[in-house]
Amino acid sequence: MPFIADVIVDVPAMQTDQPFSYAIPESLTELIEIGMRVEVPFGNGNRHIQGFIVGLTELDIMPNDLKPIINVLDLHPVLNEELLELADEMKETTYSFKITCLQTMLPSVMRSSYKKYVTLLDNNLPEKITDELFLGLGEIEWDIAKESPHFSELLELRRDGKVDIRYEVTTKNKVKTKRVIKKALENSELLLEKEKTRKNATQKHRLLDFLMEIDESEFSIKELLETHDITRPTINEGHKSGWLTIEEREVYRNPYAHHQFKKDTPLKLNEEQQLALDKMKVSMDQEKSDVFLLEGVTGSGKTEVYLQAIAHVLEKNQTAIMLVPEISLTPQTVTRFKKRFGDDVAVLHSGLSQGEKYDEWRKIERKEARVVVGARSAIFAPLENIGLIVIDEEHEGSYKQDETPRYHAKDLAIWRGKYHHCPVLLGSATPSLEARARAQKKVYQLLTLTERAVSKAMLPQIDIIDMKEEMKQSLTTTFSSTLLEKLKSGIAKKEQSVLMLNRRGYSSFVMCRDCGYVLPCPNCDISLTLHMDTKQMKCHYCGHEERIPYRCPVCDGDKIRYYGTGTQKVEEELKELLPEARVIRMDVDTTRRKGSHEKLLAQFGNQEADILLGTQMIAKGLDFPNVTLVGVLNADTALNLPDFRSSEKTFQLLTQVSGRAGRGEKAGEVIIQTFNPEHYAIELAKAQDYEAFYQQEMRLRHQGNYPPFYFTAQLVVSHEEEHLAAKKMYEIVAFLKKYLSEGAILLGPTPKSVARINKRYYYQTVIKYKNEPNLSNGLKIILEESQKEIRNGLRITIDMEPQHFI
Ligand SMILES: Nc1ncnc2c1ncn2[C@@H]1O[C@H](COP(=O)(O)OP(=O)(O)OP(=O)(O)O)[C@@H](O)[C@H]1O
Ligand SMILES: [Zn+2]
Ligand SMILES: [Zn+2]
Repeated sequence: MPFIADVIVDVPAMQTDQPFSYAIPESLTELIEIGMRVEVPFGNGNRHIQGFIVGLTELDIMPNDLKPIINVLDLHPVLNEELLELADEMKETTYSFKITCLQTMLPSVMRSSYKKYVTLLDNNLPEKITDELFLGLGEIEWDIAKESPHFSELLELRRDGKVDIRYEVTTKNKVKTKRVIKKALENSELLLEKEKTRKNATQKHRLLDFLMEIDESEFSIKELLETHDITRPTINEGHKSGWLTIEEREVYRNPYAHHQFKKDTPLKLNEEQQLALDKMKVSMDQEKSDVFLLEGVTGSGKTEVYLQAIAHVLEKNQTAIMLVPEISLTPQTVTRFKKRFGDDVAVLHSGLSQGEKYDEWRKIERKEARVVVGARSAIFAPLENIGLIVIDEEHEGSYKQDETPRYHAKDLAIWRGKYHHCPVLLGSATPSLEARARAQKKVYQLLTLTERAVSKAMLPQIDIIDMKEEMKQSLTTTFSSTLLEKLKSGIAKKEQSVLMLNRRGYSSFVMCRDCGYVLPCPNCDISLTLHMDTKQMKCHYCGHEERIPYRCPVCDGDKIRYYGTGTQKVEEELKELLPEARVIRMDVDTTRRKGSHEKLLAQFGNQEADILLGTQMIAKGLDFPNVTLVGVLNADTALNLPDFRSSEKTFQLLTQVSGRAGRGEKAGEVIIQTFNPEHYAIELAKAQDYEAFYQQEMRLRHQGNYPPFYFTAQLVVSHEEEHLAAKKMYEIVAFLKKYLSEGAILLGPTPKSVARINKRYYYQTVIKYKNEPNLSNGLKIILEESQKEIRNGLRITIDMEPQHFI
């Protein structure tokens, strides 16, 4: 009986955001399963696109108006039933298209790409077309046609139906293979062959000897060529003569191949750690989908608790996901998991090449790895029988994707936890207010670690330096005299220091000292940032680049100067002030090359430097026992940003980075330089009192009607014409005011803080609400209504619980 398939096609638009039915040709009936990708015709003409099968129905007779599926792109489903359901959940909660959600769940190499061709439909076309352009062929590549001088004629011919465009779906997921040989004859037979072979054919003799030496196992050709002085033609001849077989074998690109991981054993937990683990075990064993919040001071051994909780689910033959923020997915972190669980660990992060990522993904899919360690998107790991999901540094904003689909990995983790009846463990030294408040209300279970795990390690002593005072006495505004002193004595004692330059809300720009002119981006309302390494001015929003000016474009003066401090500049200053210091600089510029991040950290770990100077990327996850001093050069650049989370973010960052000091036997010290020494976020970071910060911040959030007391949603409209963007936003607000309850608070419309980006104007509105059962419907109406204006260049985005307000 015939089958039809429901397919979600790769056309992210509202009209196509539903399954389309396709006939399954008989030749494919046996192959097709739900969750596979297929190639299907779409629209008129020869357009072929990729789609996902989300349903199969058996019919008595095949309706004859259905187009057939052209091709199957997978041998096995790439999305299982659970992940298909999760895509529905994501679509509903993030207001995005189903196809976008489905594609987000797969490694990027598996996303579709298309090749476009132009096909001749009419053979009686002028010769210059058939010969010069088509070279006598029936079809040419679109990219070639586009470059041709006859391109505009081609477009006319298309309008007349004389040529057509054909799309072909290609997938980039390449399986890497190696060729292996195996001997095909017994040793006695090989010996006979050897006797038959001419004496001076040394290569052949060598090959036969080799074959007689090896057993029945496979041997990689590459290795044979490299290590045995046997040439490729010889191997091919041996193959022809029937001495050996050659086969293709799949290999994984293993980014950790050159690492040796010495297996380590679980540490004996201290009382608090044990208590936390025991509570989790109850929930794991009873298959409860509880959410735990592990609030543990820096260095308290949260990671050891994660490791032992994961070990527990592995014992029960289950699997686990461990999420870590991208920037703390350092080799140090990965190593801790590899050491404990060996090859059972797959790692997914952006530092891997696309091919490596794909291979790690396939390892998971084939159940060859039961523990997945990765950044945000690892929440989509195709694991089955999940027993635990851990989210380390739960408060990190990077768990929320800031492009569509704007999902939060924590929400999806909790969804998957419910699906698998397993707990979710959120860990942090500085939980987000949302999570901590839920623990307060007993929605989450709170587990606490109040002391550092290493026996003698105490939380470090923190001192605040008022830079306003410092400026009055000192020449440099980068280093206070106290900080310099401490750096010096650290070097003398052969101890190490970490220096952080806070880049949030901060940039280096050029300004004319005569007229105050700041070089702006021509496309955006923002100043260009100076990049010393490439000697370019760059826009961080649209990517526009230009040369550093030497004269002011306005007053023609030559007093153009750089403002702000980049890590490079700090490094130079440091070298002048402390010539004896060996400094490692870690920022986007020095870590761009693959593996360089790892190398720099290894050097620091090997005591090859006294000072590690870096941006936020050094604040997290590092565990170097010889670090006794941490300096924060500018604690407060983020404090004045118009974002209600700026205090929270500052407190978290200061706590995290302070936590790098004194993790070993030696006591640690922290120096925080700030222009706002009396700000509560700074004072409480000094006191290392998260609970007090939580109470204080909760009061302010309550007064301001902010999360966690209110939910938030942000709507952003953009258009090349400023008045059209503004007009649309005002219409939306007027609609929402009528549609939502009295309790909902609407902020705006306002232009975004960078009102123009890449020649488009942005207007936003923030909705704050407590209980709005109608909101979801209202937002859908807005999206549907806006459809009509998309053709005129309007864009609209909805961001539920946005992480940034600027
Ligand atoms: N039970 C234990 N006994 C001895 N040492 C321990 C124990 N648990 C953890 N440690 C050690 O304490 C140090 C800090 O632990 P860990 O890195 O797990 O803390 P953390 O809470 O994850 O830290 P952070 O949040 O600051 O990154 C590590 O060197 C770890 O090996
Ligand atoms: Zn000027
Ligand atoms: Zn720009």
